Amino acid sequence: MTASVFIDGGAGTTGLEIADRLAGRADLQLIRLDEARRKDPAARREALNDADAVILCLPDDAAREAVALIDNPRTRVIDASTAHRVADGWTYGFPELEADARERVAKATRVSNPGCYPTGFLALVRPLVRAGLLDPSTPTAVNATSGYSGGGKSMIAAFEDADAPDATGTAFRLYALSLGHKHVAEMQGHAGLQHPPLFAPAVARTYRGMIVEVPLPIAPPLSAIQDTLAQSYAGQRLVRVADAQESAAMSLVTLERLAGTDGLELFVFGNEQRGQARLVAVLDNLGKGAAGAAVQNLNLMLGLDEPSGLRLP
Ligand SMILES: NC(=O)C1=CN([C@@H]2O[C@H](COP(=O)(O)OP(=O)(O)OC[C@H]3O[C@@H](n4cnc5c(N)ncnc54)[C@H](OP(=O)(O)O)[C@@H]3O)[C@@H](O)[C@H]2O)C=CC1
Ligand SMILES: CC(=O)N[C@@H](CCC(=O)OP(=O)(O)O)C(=O)O
Repeated sequence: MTASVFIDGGAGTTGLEIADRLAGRADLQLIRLDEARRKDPAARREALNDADAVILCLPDDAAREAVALIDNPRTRVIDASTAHRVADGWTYGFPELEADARERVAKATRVSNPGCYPTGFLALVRPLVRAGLLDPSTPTAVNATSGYSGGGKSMIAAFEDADAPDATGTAFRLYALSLGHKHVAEMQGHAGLQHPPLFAPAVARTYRGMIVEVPLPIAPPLSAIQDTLAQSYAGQRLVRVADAQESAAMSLVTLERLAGTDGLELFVFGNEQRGQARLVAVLDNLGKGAAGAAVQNLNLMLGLDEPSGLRLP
């Protein structure tokens, strides 16, 4: 039996990435709206209610509107926006994060896809909080850099089109300087921290790719961090924890390392004598940070082979 899937916002950056991953799958049938109707509320209402599963690749307000347009109990929803990531009644769609997460996603009717930066941060920090290696009261900081596709069509235009209204020639820039970034609540909430992390994101002149770093000026023993992360993700196909030897042999981490894949790699760097660590996550903002995660969640919700259509690293 084939399941029908509608991508609302399918002409956007994330929507197109998802459609690429679903193309050619015999177990799914894609419902499409043509260019003239893709923003028409009546056409969207019909498609949203006809589909077995919908993936929302929309700005937050349009995602909330799409959910309100669904008036049947059957259609299941994956929301790639920030709108429902800490909302009651929604299941957080990060199958590797908690022992029961995969099963909860599989049963859920409303799944929020994690943010790209929170995917890296939570993968590093949540297991340490759960294991008691980081006290929930620990102040945390996150330094992160994204490829410019992270800002969707408008940021892609700003970096690629000299005539775009906010065109830029920069190689690298910091943003979210007033510390009000939309991902902070999600990072704090799903990590189980008492204080909001200080989030310092940046964007670089490369299309896709992401590094998320959590520096720990006073760190638990590196071997305990390493073992906890390795145990947390043992057997996962998309998440890989580099072993201590591999990390010790590395002198660089590049932004493009996992670009074009749906994988997530975690590294524990540091200096045991100083008692300091740099925890680093590498992913593709459009892969495990968005479209890859959405397809993984879709497969789980429909009871299909979990990595089907995914770009394994
Ligand atoms: N880019 C990334 O790396 C990531 C993005 N996300 C999230 O995914 C969502 C989509 O982001 P992204 O793909 O980057 O953004 P884009 O701007 O590239 O795409 C958004 C799409 O939504 C369409 N749209 C806007 N309003 C409506 C509406 N009312 N009805 C139907 N379609 C509408 C836009 O139309 P039009 O083409 O006419 O502008 C556009 O095609 C966002 O919530 C974002 O936060 C999540 C993780 C990572
Ligand atoms: C480079 C860049 O601007 N990135 C975006 C985050 C990507 C995004 O909007 O995605 P989420 O759905 O994960 O929130 C930002 O910081 O707002």
